[in-house]
Amino acid sequence: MIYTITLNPSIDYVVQVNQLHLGALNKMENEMMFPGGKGINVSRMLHELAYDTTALGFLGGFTGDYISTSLDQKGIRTHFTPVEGETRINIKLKSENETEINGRGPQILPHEADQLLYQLEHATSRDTVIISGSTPPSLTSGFHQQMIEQIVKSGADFVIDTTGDALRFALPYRPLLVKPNKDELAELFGVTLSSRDDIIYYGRQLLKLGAMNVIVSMADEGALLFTEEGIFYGSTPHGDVKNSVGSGDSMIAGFTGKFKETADVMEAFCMSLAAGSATAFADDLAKAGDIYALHEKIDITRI
Ligand SMILES: Nc1ncnc2c1ncn2[C@@H]1O[C@H](COP(=O)(O)OP(=O)(O)OP(=O)(O)O)[C@@H](O)[C@H]1O
Ligand SMILES: O=P(O)(O)OC[C@@]1(O)O[C@H](CO)[C@@H](O)[C@@H]1O
Repeated sequence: MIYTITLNPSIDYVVQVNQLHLGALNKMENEMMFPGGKGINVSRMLHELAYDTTALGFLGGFTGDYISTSLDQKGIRTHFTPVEGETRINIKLKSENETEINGRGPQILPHEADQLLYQLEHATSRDTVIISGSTPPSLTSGFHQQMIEQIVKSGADFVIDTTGDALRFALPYRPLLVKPNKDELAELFGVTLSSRDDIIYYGRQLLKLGAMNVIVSMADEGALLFTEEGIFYGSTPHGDVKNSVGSGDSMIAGFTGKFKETADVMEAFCMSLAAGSATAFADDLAKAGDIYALHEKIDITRI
């Protein structure tokens, strides 16, 4: 089973405005609502690719009800921890460019946090746990450490897609995959990345610090994979970008699902690129057929 943990889920409210006028009345051309949050997107994509998944995390209020109902309707298994606070709504504003306004997320009470930790005691060595996204303000990076220690104790492997201290502290526990984008990599090391060589240098540091595989995603410029066997560049196909929200999550789902199926890291990288780009070219997360079609167009070269 591949579990995902979304500590801070969201309703993604995607709004399209032809031309945005700040300080004036704007009328929407179009609006859409999706159950969101990084781990939830990963579970949605795993399910689309026919991999077994269960979504875990904190949900509360009418917004939380919307998310759990829509995941149920899609046939996605969930085991959320109910919280008193209200799950956030994140605004994704499409205009001349993409603007995101993400909420902070609800207060998580200590007994609610303990309940999620308790669930992790049921993981086994056959499972993989994917921890994705931001942390609600009331939880510290110490909570990540507690989750990871519990996962490692159970023998399951884990993937982590978060930033800052929570990511830094996770590295010595040997995550199967970390996937910062270029900006997150720069922020993690407090540097400016001005060339491909800079990205390669800092990507390698993540391997040295403990990650088993590292993908540095670079939006339409493709991605770099760092493994103990070498460094590889994967291209991205060209297409009409509709909504890149969830591309990174689709990559993580593509990689983890394929890797658990085949134990082949190159196959997994190829599937991650296809899933990431197919999502960028779709309104919502991509459909399996579109991902398989793009899979044929991905080139991977050793650096
Ligand atoms: N404009 C694009 N054209 C083609 N592929 C894209 C584009 N944007 C993203 N992708 C695909 O999605 C992958 C992840 O994109 P990106 O590097 O933006 O990750 P991210 O910042 O984690 O994504 P997000 O936070 O938007 O989900 C890229 O490696 C690429 O395969
Ligand atoms: O605030 P976080 O957890 O970092 O990001 C949340 C979020 O922007 O990430 C997903 C896309 O990756 C969206 O579904 C969601 O709104």
